Amino acid sequence: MKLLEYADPDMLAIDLANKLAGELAAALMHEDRATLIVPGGSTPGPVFDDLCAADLDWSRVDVLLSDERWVPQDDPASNAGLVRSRLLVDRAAAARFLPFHVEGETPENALTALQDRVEAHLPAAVALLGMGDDMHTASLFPRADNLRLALDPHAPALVEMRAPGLEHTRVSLSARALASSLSLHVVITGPDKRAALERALNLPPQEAPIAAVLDDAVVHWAE
Ligand SMILES: O=C(O)[C@H](O)[C@@H](O)[C@H](O)[C@H](O)COP(=O)(O)O
Repeated sequence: MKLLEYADPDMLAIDLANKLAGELAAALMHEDRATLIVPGGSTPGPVFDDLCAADLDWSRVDVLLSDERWVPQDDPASNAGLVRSRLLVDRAAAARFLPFHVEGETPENALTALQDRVEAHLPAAVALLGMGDDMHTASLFPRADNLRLALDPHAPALVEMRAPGLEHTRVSLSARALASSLSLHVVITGPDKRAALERALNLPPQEAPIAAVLDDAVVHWAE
C-alpha cells in the first residue's frame, strides 16, 4: 500500500483526478476500451467534478459502480444518481455507464442477469474506492450477511449485501472483482478514516474488508 497525504481535500481532488485521467488515457493507448470503477458516498464528488473535464476519449470508457444501494436512480441515496450528476457530465458524458439497479426487479434476479456483463468489464483499468470508519469498502461491510462469499477468491463479480444498520439492501462488486483492477486508488478524508486505515493494516478482511484490496492500493488522504 502507498499512502499519499495532501494539504487539503481540494488539492487531493485535483491531484487524484489528474492521476485517474492519466491512467485511463494510458490504458486507452493499448486497449480499445477501459473500465473505470467508482464509488458512491460523499467523498468522491469533488474528484468527479475535476475528473469529468479530463481531456481523454471518454467514448471508450466504461464506468462501473463499486456498489449500489437498491433504490431507484432518482433516489438521493442512489450511487448511479451521484455518478450521473457529478461524473457523467462535461467531457465524461460520452462514457458508457452500467448501472446496477433495475426498476421493479429484486437484487437477486437483477444480479443473475448482470453477472456476465459485469465480468466482461473486468479487470478494470482503474478503480477508485472509498472507505467507511468501520473499514468497509464498496458494500463489503464487516458484519454483512454475504461477506464470506464476497471475500471468496472464487466469488461472482457482484454480490447482494445486507448489514445491520444499513437502510437499503446493497449490491457490491466482490473483493475479487475489485482487487483485479490494474490500478486501485482509495480516497479518504479526516482523522477518523486515517485511524481506521491504520487499524485495517493489522486486521483480516473478515474484520476490515478494505484490507482485501489494500496490498497494491494507493491511498489518498487529506485532513
Ligand atoms: O455506496 C457507498 O456509500 C460507497 O460505495 C461506500 O463504499 C463509500 O465509499 C463509503 O461508505 C464511504 O462513504 P463516504 O465517502 O460517504 O464517507
